[in-house]
Order: sequence, then structure tokens, then C-alpha cells
Amino acid sequence: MSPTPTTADVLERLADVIESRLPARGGDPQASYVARLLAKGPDAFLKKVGEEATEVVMAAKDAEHGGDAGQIVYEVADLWFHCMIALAHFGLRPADVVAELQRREGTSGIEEKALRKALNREGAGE
Ligand SMILES: N=c1c2ncn([C@@H]3O[C@H](COP(=O)(O)OP(=O)(O)OP(=O)(O)O)[C@@H](O)[C@H]3O)c2ncn1[C@@H]1O[C@H](COP(=O)(O)O)[C@@H](O)[C@H]1O
Repeated sequence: MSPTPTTADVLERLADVIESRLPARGGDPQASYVARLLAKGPDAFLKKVGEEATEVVMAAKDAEHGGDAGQIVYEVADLWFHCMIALAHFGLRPADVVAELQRREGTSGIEEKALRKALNREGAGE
């Protein structure tokens, strides 16, 4: 029996497939949705990122009013997928995002925001 794939396995495998669709890797826009978006360039896939983010918001608002929470999963999957296309275009991997989240682990958002404000004030010579 094959082991259950971890979240990281699935993201890494998808990132490999997306990378294989890059124009520099010979991705075929006739045969692949990812290759088609990558060939069109950043405006095309960034537009999709914006649209999918809006769809996540709409699904969450629906769920708040008694709609199906499963729809949020569906829309977040679309959003992550299109974000991964953007990452691939810029030579980045899901592991880079995970590393950034790991770096933030244990730092309260409130603390981090206060530190950022203090640094900005210092930078402005206040
Ligand atoms: N995870 C996905 C995935 N999620 C969503 N989509 C596609 O994303 C597209 C956009 O979704 P929308 O809901 O916005 O659909 P739409 O409004 O018809 O799209 P547009 O006309 O605006 O482009 C749809 O065509 C979906 O099929 C995906 N297409 C591919 N993958 C993965 O990427 C791999 C490579 O795909 P290809 O490059 O197409 O072979 C696949 O094997 C999958 O693992």
C-alpha cells in the first residue's frame, strides 16, 4: 500500500508539474492550461490570482450565511494553484513560502507590527 501523501508532497509534486510547463522547459500552450497561462505572461496569471482571491471571499461570505463551507476549500485550491503558477514564473517554490511561514513561527502578529512601526519611525529619523 502506498503511503498517504503529505501536504508538502502534494504541493511539491504540483510545483514540479507547473515548472515542467514553463516556456523555457517547452510547455505546450495547446496541450496545457498551465503552459497557456505562463506563455501569456504575468498579467494573465496575476489576473487569475485576483479573481480566485475574490471567489474565496465570496465563498466564505456564503458559508457565513449558511452556505457550503466545502466551497471555500474548492476556491482556496484554485487560489493556491494560481499562486503556484506565479511562484514558478519567478523561480520560486512552495518550500520558499513555507520557509517564510516557519521564520514567522512564534512571532505574534501584533508584536511584529509594532516592531515594524518602530523601525519605520527610526528610518524616518523620528
Ligand atoms: N490543480 C489544477 C487546477 N486547478 C484549477 N485548474 C484550472 O484552472 C482553470 C481556471 O479556473 P476557473 O474556475 O477560473 O475557470 P474558467 O473561468 O473557465 O477559466 P478562464 O477561462 O478564466 O481561464 C480551469 O480551467 C481549471 O481546470 C487547474 N488546472 C490544472 N491543475 C493541476 O495542474 C496540472 C497541470 O495541468 P495542465 O498544465 O493543464 O496539464 C494538472 O495535472 C493538475 O494537477
